[in-house]
Amino acid sequence: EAGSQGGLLRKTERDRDWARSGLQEKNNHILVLGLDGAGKTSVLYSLALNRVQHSKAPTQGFNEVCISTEHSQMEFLEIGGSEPFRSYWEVYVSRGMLLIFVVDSADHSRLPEAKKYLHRLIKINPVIPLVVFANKQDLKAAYHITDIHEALALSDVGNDRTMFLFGTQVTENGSEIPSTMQDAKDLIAHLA
Ligand SMILES: Nc1nc2c(ncn2[C@@H]2O[C@H](COP(=O)(O)OP(=O)(O)OP(=O)(O)O)[C@@H](O)[C@H]2O)c(=O)[nH]1
Ligand SMILES: [Mg+2]
Repeated sequence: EAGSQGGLLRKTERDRDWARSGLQEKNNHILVLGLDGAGKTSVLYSLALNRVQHSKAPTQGFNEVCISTEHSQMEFLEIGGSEPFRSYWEVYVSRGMLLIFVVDSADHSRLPEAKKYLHRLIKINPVIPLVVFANKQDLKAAYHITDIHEALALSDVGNDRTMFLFGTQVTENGSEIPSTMQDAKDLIAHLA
């Protein structure tokens, strides 16, 4: 199966020294953004390992993850979703090659806030392809992806932009990732 040899090659979290790290100059990143607690790190680790892997702590700054598949090597850059880190989103979105935006599908009250940030981001970069993960689909309260599509006003994202929406879930540690997440990974490898 393609990609099953993929692994987590590198992970770095930075806060104060980010400016010196060279991260800033790169323009080949697959950006992983979204509000705190949406599940960005958990999804990213699970995609890297092809096994469910929950994050153990909120991302304090940047989290760079390299995922290799048979055919490609992808560099993902998550930026923490807590308030102090959101100002960096805009800096990085202007030169990212792909934007993965993760939302907590069960966190109804914060969907308007997520929508606001998403639309701000795509306005800054009018061409960046967008992949939305409607995460936490395992929770009873989770909105179905059609409701997430509506709540995030994804029909306004633009006719010329490539846009995909996936329902994702990070459940029992160690279990196999659901097929939609494998599909999403294949698609990302194709787009990147
Ligand atoms: N039930 C459920 N819990 C999830 C899912 N994805 C993540 N979580 C949990 O949600 C919490 C936040 O997950 P993280 O992956 O740390 O979220 P994040 O978006 O990286 O958050 P920041 O780094 O703070 O921006 C953790 O307790 C995860 O275990 C999911 O699909 N379902
Ligand atoms: Mg995180």
